[in-house]
Amino acid sequence: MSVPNVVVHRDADMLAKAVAARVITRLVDVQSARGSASLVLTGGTVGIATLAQIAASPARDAVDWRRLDIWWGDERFLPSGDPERNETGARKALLDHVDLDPERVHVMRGPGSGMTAEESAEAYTEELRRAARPEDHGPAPSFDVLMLGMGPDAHIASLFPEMPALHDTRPAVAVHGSPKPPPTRISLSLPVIQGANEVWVVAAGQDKAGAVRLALSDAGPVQVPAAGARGRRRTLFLLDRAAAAKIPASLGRISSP
Ligand SMILES: O=C(O)[C@H](O)[C@@H](O)[C@H](O)[C@H](O)COP(=O)(O)O
Repeated sequence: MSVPNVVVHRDADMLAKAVAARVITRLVDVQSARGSASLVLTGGTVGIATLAQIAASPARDAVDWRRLDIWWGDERFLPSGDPERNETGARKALLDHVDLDPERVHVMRGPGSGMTAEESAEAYTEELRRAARPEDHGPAPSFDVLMLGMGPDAHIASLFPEMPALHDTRPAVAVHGSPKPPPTRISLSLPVIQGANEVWVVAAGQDKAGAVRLALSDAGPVQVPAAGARGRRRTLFLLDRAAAAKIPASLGRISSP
């Protein structure tokens, strides 16, 4: 797993703009080399703000949206169209504004599908297995970019400290009793997150500063899930100054445009 690099931007708005530019550039590079690309979305305020900035970018359509696979790191187990679903936020911010291939938008099903949360997680696991290529060496694609928001408790996706899902090795898991509402969710598991080529943790605000410090330490991922947010080839912590305020100077590896 790759050692995290930290990039700090002046505030949450500039962070979202900079991450949007980074997503576009990375997807264009991958598509030019391989023809298609895969992007894992996150919920949360910064995650959705980043999608809105991608939609607003003059460079947006440099991405070949028809040859992009969209996945989610987690989803709230709510009916399709519910405003609290990460999918709803993503569609409003970006997906409804670009020409995606609907077959390549991989949604985590909600209760309206007739599935329980466990069945929805199993269905997503199967979808991940079907998409995995031999070179991925695992039960899920090695996503080109996997974006993660992070909570003040250092949760990532819907993997919360000390909860059973952190010990689950199935590719997608059902989460019950989430401390962040709503209580029932679907989440990628840590092994699938760590199987991504690049993992980008995007966080803003002083309430995240303590979690960022722990996430960049040698803490264990059961107590500090964000400490397990590491990609195969690259790990980025993309922060605003407030979220970076408690990073020890000894850490180095910090660029601050
Ligand atoms: O479903 C969710 O809520 C997200 O996937 C979750 O992991 C989120 O990214 C973090 O809680 C950060 O959220 P904020 O950026 O809003 O603090």
